[in-house]
Amino acid sequence: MSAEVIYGSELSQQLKDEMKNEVAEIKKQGVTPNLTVILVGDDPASRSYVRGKQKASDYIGIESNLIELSSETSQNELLKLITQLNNDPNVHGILVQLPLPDHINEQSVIEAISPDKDVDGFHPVNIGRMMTGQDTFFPCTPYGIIQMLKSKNIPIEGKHAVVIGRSNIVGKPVGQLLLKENATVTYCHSRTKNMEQFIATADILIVAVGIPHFIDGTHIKPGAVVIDVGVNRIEDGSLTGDVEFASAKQKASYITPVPKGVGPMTITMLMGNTIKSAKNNL
Ligand SMILES: Nc1nc(=O)c2c([nH]1)NC[C@@H]1CN(c3ccc(C(=O)N[C@@H](CCC(=O)O)C(=O)O)cc3)C=[N+]21
Repeated sequence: MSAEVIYGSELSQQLKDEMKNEVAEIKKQGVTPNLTVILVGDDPASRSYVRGKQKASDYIGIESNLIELSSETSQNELLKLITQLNNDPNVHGILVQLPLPDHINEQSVIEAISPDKDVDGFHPVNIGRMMTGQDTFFPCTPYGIIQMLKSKNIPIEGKHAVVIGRSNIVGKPVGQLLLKENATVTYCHSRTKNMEQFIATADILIVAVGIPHFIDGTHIKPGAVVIDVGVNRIEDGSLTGDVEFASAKQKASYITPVPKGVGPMTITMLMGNTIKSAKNNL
């Protein structure tokens, strides 16, 4: 068997074209969706992701502001800026690019952003809303993964979804969204014993550990759907996933590539959340 590849880049393009029309309509009603991104320091990877977000915003017609701060910025200065943006009616989405320098407490920063402008979906209030089945901003990567599955009409209900990784931004929330879609969810992580036994029973396997080629095709259940969330920059400068693509593709029914897989969907869902926030202001 050789899996069908799910290109997040293609689905993203479709969704962005729909969003472009939606934004034009919103503008007619007098509101210009605005996403303000704060970048602290000059990490090249962060800079490249931020550029991707600006490019998507420009395409769709979302106004994007980039606020660049030096790596020496104090936590208090950053919190003050967030308060200003919370109170600015023209700003619909606030994104503080992670990771932050060590002297800044990420959780304090995340909690300072108004839940109504938290287009990343990282604020505990929004996570709580998601977990209790309310409508809210869903975290972009997990939400993008669900959209990718739905775009191929891949059944989720009653399936065994195995999530490898338990980060607050990907692993934990993607499990919640899969549960919402009525999957049976198992979380695996660095302390899991006999991980192979879980991989072997996964109908849907989500790999979000940040280790190049952490999984290969060996234990993957024939016909499984494999979603690779890894964005690992390797020595030669190229991007590679957490899954060894060639061998996994031989076992899976569907598989996502890196690049052009989950990454572009993350940005597209961020655009969707920004539009949603702007609509709340109509
Ligand atoms: N507050 C915050 N929100 C985030 O959503 C956030 C963040 N901080 N910090 C960093 C991570 C990482 N992230 C990616 C988004 C898009 C691609 C993406 O589009 N990747 C392309 C390739 C891009 C390239 O070649 O560099 C792809 O996979 O095809 C990757 C990674 C968002 N993040």
